[in-house]
Amino acid sequence: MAAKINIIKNKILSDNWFVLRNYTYELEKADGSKVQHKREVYDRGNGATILLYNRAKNSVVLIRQFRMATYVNNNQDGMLLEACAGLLDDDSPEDCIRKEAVEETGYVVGEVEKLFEAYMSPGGVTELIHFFAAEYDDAQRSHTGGGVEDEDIEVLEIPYPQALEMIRDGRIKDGKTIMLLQHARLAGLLV
Ligand SMILES: Nc1nc2c(ncn2[C@@H]2O[C@H](COP(=O)(O)OP(=O)(O)O[C@H]3O[C@H](CO)[C@@H](O)[C@H](O)[C@@H]3O)[C@@H](O)[C@H]2O)c(=O)[nH]1
Ligand SMILES: [Mg+2]
Repeated sequence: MAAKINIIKNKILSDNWFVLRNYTYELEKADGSKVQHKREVYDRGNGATILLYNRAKNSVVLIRQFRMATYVNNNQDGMLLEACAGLLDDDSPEDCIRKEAVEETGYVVGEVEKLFEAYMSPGGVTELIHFFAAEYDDAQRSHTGGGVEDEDIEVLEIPYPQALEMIRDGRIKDGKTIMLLQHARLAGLLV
């Protein structure tokens, strides 16, 4: 069913790199009455992420990079351990994640499996992330990765049980990465 909404105002607050808007809208509630909201909405585009896993080694490939938004919110050195991910730009989600995998990790992935899609911060961010998984092996590594332009990405191969431990002890604190690592257990990809 379509939302019963009337957008009254759509004001751009910032459009420097991504776009931050303030929407004023009237919404019809379940009981038929109307309510007016003002909500700030940050549009950073959509993204894709991938779990690179190896069944024989029972391991995953993750990346570590500086994330300013975490640095200003209690992450002391600003470094975050994450699954490979990127913004879609003009690519399809699958094309995007293949490109990001090789740019960020150096692995040229074969078949990729689409897992699910998720809004990651629906209270204020438009972003929908497309989740994938693919097997990697040493022979698929074309270079050491590291990202493009001013990116400075460290690539790590981590035993799966250790990655799960890192969620528990707080060394992994990224939502998409936790979702992918838990999926690997639920789907029996890794043990
Ligand atoms: N100049 C400038 N550059 C920016 C800005 N924000 C991002 N960039 C640059 O834009 C590029 C984005 O790199 P990607 O690999 O495509 O995206 P990502 O930052 O890894 O984002 C992925 O992970 C995010 C965190 O989970 C996701 O939010 C996102 O959808 C995507 O999947 C990086 O080179 C980054 O430095 C900005 O405000 N200014
Ligand atoms: Mg990235």
